[in-house]
Amino acid sequence: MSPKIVVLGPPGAGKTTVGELLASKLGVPFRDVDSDIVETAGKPISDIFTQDGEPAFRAMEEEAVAKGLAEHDGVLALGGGAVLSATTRDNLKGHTVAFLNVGMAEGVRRTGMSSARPLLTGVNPRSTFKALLDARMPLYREVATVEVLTDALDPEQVADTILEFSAIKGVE
Ligand SMILES: Nc1ncnc2c1ncn2[C@@H]1O[C@H](COP(=O)(O)OP(=O)(O)OP(=O)(O)O)[C@@H](O)[C@H]1O
Ligand SMILES: O=C(O)C1=C[C@@H](O)[C@@H](O)[C@H](O)C1
Ligand SMILES: [Mg+2]
Repeated sequence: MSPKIVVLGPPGAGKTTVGELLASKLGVPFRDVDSDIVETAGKPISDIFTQDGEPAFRAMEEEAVAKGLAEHDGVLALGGGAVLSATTRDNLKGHTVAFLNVGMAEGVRRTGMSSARPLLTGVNPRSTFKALLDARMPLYREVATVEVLTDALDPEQVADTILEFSAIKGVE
């Protein structure tokens, strides 16, 4: 058992929105690793960051991604920072992985200043987002089998582009 498509990218790239669309187009279930972590921890991600710290969150995330890759056979969305783990990058080898890219201006616009995104709540979300993009871009590209720049596309167009380039078939 293995996901048909793994979706990843920075916050606001549209992983949840496009992931759900892809799943419905393919007729398969959608699973979001961020939601799995919240369920396992029994508290929101922002609380995990403030109460347990980012390293504890990353350890939970690594485990949750491995579990999702092993158990789920639909569309699996990863958290924005999941690729920071070398183990996760290794685990992604052989999978169809869609990197949803988004530029700084559009990414900041989409994410707003929600406290649900603990890494983007600092004094300057624009420079934080830019630093995060710069640091992670090579990691997203290392694992991606298809990359879509989403800035000027609606979620439907992003999903169709991924399907077109990945030659993935729905459930027969
Ligand atoms: N291609 C798009 N065009 C315009 N708006 C979009 C697009 N994709 C997503 N959005 C909007 O951007 C916001 C963030 O989308 P979404 O929650 O799917 O991103 P995400 O990558 O899952 O973020 P996170 O990393 O925080 O989970 C939502 O309001 C969504 O409707
Ligand atoms: O970009 C990140 O590092 C994160 C993105 C979210 O999906 C969550 O996984 C968490 O808020 C961390
Ligand atoms: Mg999401």
